[in-house]
Amino acid sequence: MPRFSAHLGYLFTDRPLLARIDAAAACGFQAIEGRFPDVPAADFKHAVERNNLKVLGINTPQGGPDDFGLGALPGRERDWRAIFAQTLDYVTTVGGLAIHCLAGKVAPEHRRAAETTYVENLKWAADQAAARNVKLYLEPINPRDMPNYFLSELAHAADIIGQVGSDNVFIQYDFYHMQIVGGDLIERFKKYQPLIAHVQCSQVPVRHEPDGDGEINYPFVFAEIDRLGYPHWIGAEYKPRTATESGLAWGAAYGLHAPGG
Ligand SMILES: O=C(O)[C@@H](O)C(=O)CO
Ligand SMILES: [Mg+2]
Repeated sequence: MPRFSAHLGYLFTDRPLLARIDAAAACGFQAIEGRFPDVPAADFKHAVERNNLKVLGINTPQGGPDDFGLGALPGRERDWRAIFAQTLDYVTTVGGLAIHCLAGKVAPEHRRAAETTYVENLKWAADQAAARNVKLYLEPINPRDMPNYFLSELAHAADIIGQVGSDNVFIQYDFYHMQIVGGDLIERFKKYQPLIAHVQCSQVPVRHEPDGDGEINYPFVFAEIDRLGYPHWIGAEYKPRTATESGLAWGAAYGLHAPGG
């Protein structure tokens, strides 16, 4: 049976972060994930515990306003280590499972250097994280939404993981990005399944609820990955059409509902 986690960077965004945690639990989510939190870790942990939720992945901070992560940025290695250490401390304090290592945006002429930087940064980070029982996730992000983002291809993510050579680095397979960059969602999922430790969902072309209004047949996708033995969570990472609570019909079969429903 598919299990869903609420991505707090996308859902319940009409309220502050700690109230989003309460709202996710009230709607039947049993886990949360998201961007680097803007609240102290102790407060986050308290909100999670009072709601009996699991914490899955948290992103490394984005860096400066023009960055989308620092993981692959040549010359920013010290900054990367600092934000990674900060994220690892936060994740371990709140009992989280993983860190999504944002790669950052890289101009075409710097991609070769960026590859080396990303691999070396991840080698260092994978050791740090493994020592504290935290996994690392890499997520290919489509270049239509995020031009110049270093990691947009699934095969590239798998290749980077091979170069890092750690058994603590995995793919975060977001069906939204995967549909835009290549489609063939289930065959590619099967091919890379041993490396996939988390998936995320939203509709295409508009990134809204994973319901019937779009290119992806989610009831089929959810049933199929379940049939294939995918044992991990599915992150609900979409932009609700209106209030998050009034758009949960897609999740009724999986225990999601409006508060009190
Ligand atoms: O799909 C996405 O954009 C994300 O999963 C993410 O973590 C970047 O914020
Ligand atoms: Mg995603």
